[in-house]
Amino acid sequence: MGKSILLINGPNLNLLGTREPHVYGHTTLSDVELSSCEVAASHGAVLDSFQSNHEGAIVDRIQAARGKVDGIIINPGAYTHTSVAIRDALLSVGIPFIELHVSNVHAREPWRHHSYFSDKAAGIIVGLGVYGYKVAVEHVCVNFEEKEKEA
Ligand SMILES: O=C(O)[C@]1(O)C=C(c2cccc(Sc3ccccc3)c2)[C@@H](O)[C@H](O)C1
Repeated sequence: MGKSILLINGPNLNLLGTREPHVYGHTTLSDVELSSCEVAASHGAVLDSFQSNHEGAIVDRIQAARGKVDGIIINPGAYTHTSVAIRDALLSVGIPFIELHVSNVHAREPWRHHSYFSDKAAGIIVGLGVYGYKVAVEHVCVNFEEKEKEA
């Protein structure tokens, strides 16, 4: 069957590539999602993408992945620094996840240096631009365990 991966992008990342290219680059989120899908497929895995500007919708999508997904790659955007709810959802479903940030949050404003996710992440990719998504997908494909899926 192959591994199943869920890629989640948080608020404002639907605008990726359209503004502040000096920080986030020119690649659009659609480009990122398509290339991530292609990288997963090259490893015999399937990747589903989800983007929302709404915290509860992200929580709902994580809950829906329980028993169906081997790994989550999440760029929580601004929710990185605020969302206990998304942290709790990730912990409640017991799916290992990679936390990803396009920018180097540790070289930006001090309030971006704290994440509600990092201490529980299987890995953290920061500051590699959108290339980080390729690295994350490759890592999940090669290193995460494939689980028995719920019907
Ligand atoms: O670097 C990231 O990927 C990050 O997760 C992404 C963020 C972010 C914030 C606002 C907008 C965007 S994407 C964007 C950037 C410029 C214009 C439009 C959208 C990302 C930040 O909130 C986080 O602190 C860092």
